[in-house]
Amino acid sequence: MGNVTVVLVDIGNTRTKLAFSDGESLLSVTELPTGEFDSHLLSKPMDAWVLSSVVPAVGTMWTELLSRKAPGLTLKEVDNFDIIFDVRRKAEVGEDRLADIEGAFYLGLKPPFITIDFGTASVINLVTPQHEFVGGVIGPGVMSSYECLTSKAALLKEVPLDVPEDLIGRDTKTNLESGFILGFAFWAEGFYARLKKQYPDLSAVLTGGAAKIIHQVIDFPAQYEPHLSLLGLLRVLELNKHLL
Ligand SMILES: Nc1ncnc2c1ncn2[C@@H]1O[C@H](COP(=O)(O)OP(=O)(O)O)[C@@H](O)[C@H]1O
Ligand SMILES: CC(C)(COP(=O)(O)O)[C@@H](O)C(=O)NCCC(=O)O
Ligand SMILES: [K+]
Repeated sequence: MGNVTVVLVDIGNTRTKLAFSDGESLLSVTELPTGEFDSHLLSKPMDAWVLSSVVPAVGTMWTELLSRKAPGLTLKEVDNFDIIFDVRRKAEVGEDRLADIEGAFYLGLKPPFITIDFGTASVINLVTPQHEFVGGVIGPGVMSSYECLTSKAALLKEVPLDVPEDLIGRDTKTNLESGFILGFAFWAEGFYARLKKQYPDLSAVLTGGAAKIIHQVIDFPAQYEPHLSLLGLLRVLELNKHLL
């Protein structure tokens, strides 16, 4: 596009990711807790925006604010994707999942591939060699389940988790690191291994808040891209410019 300012917003259940872009790449990225808003964020002039949200009330608030500034697209209303939908109920699919998939196309991944997002939930999307999005996996989020456990177990305190040095923990902290960091890596490895039998050329990309740690211990070839969903919104813009 060149010489334009595009604002990209991905509203997840925990964090809202916001980027300024020239329509081709990300120029700056900020994050804030979902539900919070800082009017300074949208004080700069913009030419267009693209928004995905899995928190309807917050999505509506941002859409109203952004609409006052420039024309834009929400993932709900766009019609061009790199995928053919082969899911039972397209309207049910979280917009952030579509953003992740389009992010993989932005990066140049060739189907078959999976995207793995360790956000509030742990989510896998599968795109087949025929470019069909057939669905995926929604499971417990790394930190969501960790917070749940530490709130239910009297002796477990919520300590920060690091990459464990060993498979088997030797104290409470390292036991928890095995369970949550390695455990979720094994979760991803299990799905990857089974899908790879069906799709020998399968590739994978990891994203989401907890992927920053988990990607370090994953034992299959997977790219790590912290801004996958925002890159996906750029790809969505590219495919749907005619709607602006
Ligand atoms: N800097 C961080 N350190 C540790 N955990 C983080 C950090 N940032 C995010 N997380 C964890 O990652 C999750 C949020 O990741 P994110 O991918 O933004 O989720 P969502 O898209 O669902 O809002 C939360 O569970 C949070 O605890
Ligand atoms: C699965 C999700 C909760 C993931 O949300 P996130 O962890 O990114 O906040 C979200 O994509 C969602 O609410 N999806 C709707 C159900 C579906 O995708 O089938
Ligand atoms: K997300």
